[in-house]
Amino acid sequence: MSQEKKVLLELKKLKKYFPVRRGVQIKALEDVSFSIYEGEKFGVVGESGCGKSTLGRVILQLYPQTSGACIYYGRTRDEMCPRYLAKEVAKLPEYQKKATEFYQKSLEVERKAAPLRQTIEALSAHGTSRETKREAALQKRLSESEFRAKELRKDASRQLREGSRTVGSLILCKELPAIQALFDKAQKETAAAAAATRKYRELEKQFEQARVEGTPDKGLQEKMEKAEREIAGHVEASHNYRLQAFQEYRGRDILPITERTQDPEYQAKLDRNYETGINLGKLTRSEMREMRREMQMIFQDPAASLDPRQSVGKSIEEVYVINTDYPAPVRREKTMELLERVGLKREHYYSYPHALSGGQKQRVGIARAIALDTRFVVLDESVSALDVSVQAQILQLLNELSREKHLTYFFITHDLGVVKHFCDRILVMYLGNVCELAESSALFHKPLHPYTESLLAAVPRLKVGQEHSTEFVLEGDVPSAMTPPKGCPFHTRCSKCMEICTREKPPVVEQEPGHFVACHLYDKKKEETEV
Ligand SMILES: Nc1ncnc2c1ncn2[C@@H]1O[C@H](COP(=O)(O)OP(=O)(O)OP(=O)(O)O)[C@@H](O)[C@H]1O
Repeated sequence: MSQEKKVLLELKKLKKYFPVRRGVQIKALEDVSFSIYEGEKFGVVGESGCGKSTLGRVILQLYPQTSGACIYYGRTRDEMCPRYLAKEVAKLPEYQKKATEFYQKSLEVERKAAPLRQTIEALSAHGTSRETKREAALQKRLSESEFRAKELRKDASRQLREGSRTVGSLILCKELPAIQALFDKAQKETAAAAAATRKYRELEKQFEQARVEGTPDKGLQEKMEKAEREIAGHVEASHNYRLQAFQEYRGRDILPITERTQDPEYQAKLDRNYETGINLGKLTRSEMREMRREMQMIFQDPAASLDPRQSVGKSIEEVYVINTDYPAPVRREKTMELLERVGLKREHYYSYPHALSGGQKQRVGIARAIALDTRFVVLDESVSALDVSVQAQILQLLNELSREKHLTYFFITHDLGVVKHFCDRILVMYLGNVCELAESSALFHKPLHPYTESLLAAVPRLKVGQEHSTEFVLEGDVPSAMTPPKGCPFHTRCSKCMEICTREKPPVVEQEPGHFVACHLYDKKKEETEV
């Protein structure tokens, strides 16, 4: 099911370290990689401190990531005009040049090491004790050279990989200036699309004003449609310039930058690196502010996110004040409509937060989050503090809104009972790492990771409509995120711990279609089936 869906967000080796003091860091996220599909309800569970909230905040760029990438596909590069892209296009020759230099250096290191190898061979033929000693010393030098050559090649690959994010395998082409010129043209079209979008927003503002005043203007609607066509035209032109670059230059005049560059498989790999989405971590502050129209957050404690001195209406309207230049009557009417949409009354516009129940406050939080062109919402323990019956109503509202507006939810919770019924897929995290990721039914019926098994075992039987909490409590302490265990992060508490788990961190493997797990139990199985 998931494979056919469109990816909305792709996290690539996302790391987040919080510096505590000199030389000490909290490793809140470690190489977290997975994709979120458009329109899905994606749940995240794990014990307190495993990095759930940090992950939500890093995705929204409320915390800067330490490394890795978070790619958003809600808009494409052809639609947006992020500043980093022009810079990256300008940097392409530098990536190519540096990759060439690193590779040439690695060859030189190898050339210099060649006589060492011959001497070692000659010495090992004699085999006297003095010569064995010399041989060992030379062997050490040879290993050092080999290591250095390998590192230089990795550096060369890294440069090409960076370049490929912008132009795929075209980073290997001799005709880089012509390719850059086409990408610059594409960029100009995207800038024109952005200007047309501003024009569209201005018209939209006038249109909303007329609508609120009860004098809908047909002429304005036509102008808006025209502006929409203009935007689409520029986006298509931008796309076509990039397409032209690939059609004309892909696989043509490939430079022998490294030993792999002529290999079609390597070229295909570079093409796969090409990012059609937006790299959120590279956006400027104002670009990210613009993205917030689409990416929002709802917190656990709605009271804390509402100003007690501000009326409910004003606190929702604030979203329009900050993000739009709608005139006051338009802002007010849109707020009224939103209040109704989230199950409140128009009269609530004048209420103050203290006069609302927990569920009503959370409805205000939801109204704020969907006020703009929202597509992605992080819900951080957003229903955890509510009574079970109120929780069910809020979840129902979220369900309705997700269908109506095609929203994607990133649902963080302690409560397995809630994710089981509400979410399509669930990610289990442990100490900043991905443990397991699967569709909800698969995760509950056939958990693969011993940690997931313990989580499920620690929960009372899950029944629909249950009145008790389904939060889990697990035996033993979670290790410190400042000094996480070597090998598998869960090995210190795992009943199935093997020797390898204390040494090596297990990779995330797709054990069954769509069911991912990071555990050596499955690594081993894979090896066995391969033999
Ligand atoms: N702003 C911060 N500064 C320093 N450390 C932080 C910060 N925010 C989180 N951490 C640390 O990062 C780790 C992950 O915390 P995070 O709040 O993301 O976990 P969580 O799974 O959401 O926990 P909870 O369920 O209790 O909210 C923890 O060790 C936490 O102490």
